[in-house]
Amino acid sequence: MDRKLKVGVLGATGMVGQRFLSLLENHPWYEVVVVAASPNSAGKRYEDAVGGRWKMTTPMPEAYKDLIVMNVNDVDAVAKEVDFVFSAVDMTKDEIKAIEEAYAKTETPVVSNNSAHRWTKDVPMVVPEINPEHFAIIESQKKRLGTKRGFIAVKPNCSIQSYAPVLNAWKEFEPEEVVVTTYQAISGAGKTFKDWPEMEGNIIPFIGGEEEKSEKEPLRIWGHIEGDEIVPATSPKITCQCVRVPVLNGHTAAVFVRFKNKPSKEELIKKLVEYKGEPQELNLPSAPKQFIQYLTEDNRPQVSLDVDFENGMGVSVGRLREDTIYDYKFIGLSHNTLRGAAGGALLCAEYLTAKNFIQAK
Ligand SMILES: N[C@@H](CC=O)C(=O)O
Repeated sequence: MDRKLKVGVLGATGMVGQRFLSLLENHPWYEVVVVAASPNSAGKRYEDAVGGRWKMTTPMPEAYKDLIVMNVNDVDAVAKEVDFVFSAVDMTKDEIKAIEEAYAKTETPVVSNNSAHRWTKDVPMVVPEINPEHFAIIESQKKRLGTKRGFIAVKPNCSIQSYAPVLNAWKEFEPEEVVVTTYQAISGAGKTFKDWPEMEGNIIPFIGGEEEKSEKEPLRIWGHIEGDEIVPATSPKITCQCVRVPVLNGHTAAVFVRFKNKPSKEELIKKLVEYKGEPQELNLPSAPKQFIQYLTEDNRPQVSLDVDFENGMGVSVGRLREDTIYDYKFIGLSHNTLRGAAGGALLCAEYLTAKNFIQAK
């Protein structure tokens, strides 16, 4: 690469936008040149636009404080400045669909954290260690959009990252039935305890739309390209309950699995710790060296000890044991705003850059 690629962050003042900026601060391939947000923030210094709403535990990087926030709706003006954008815009689903497509049509690739396009037939939804081959559908999408280099790619919901990679590592044993309960951190809702005090010492047994995403999105990830669309897999059957718990960062999943070909516990653990994907082979800047770790202690994984494994990009698994009704049960943990949100999107962008889907304009 002759120069760093110029990046815009759409929705830069929100929690995921802040996470993108923190991850991009010293990125070897990318340089943030545009922060864009709603018309209310447009025209202000980034630091002033965020005000007291900086939610990261590390300070706001100096390099961003004086950037003047652009209006995210000024698509052509933003697009002129950047090679590609990350999207974390906070709008209605229809508005997100429209604005992400508008950016793509300016020949600006969009790597999105949003759910709006996750079921658009020719938009790839990718965990780079699982289904990078789905990025090939971008060629069909470009034809539909009439673009040469503009497209949209998305990452899946944060809730699935604590169990979908695990089930993928066990694919050859053919998981048939999966029962999941997720215990989801408040940052998944863009909140801290300061702005959601009711969550202290509390559990809320409902997260809007989350159970459907948790049951269906893994099947799209395990799907295949047929013509100009991604056709979801039909197996395993997944049922899920999603619960909000008083944790700042880290989504935990308690999972039961029945296999078509029941393996031994040793075989399952071996598959987890040996799991490598293309991001590891390509040595992408944000790829964890070890994607999945298996912890043998009975009281692991724990959010406070394990959520930052591999800079929040790895998945921690423990308590794998035989079950009396299903074949096995286990606990998985992943960082919801790193692997599950901005970090997952960043890894998608790095893969797309390494494979020349994203280039300097
Ligand atoms: N919807 C999730 C966030 C994941 O992307 C949550 O509320 O935790």
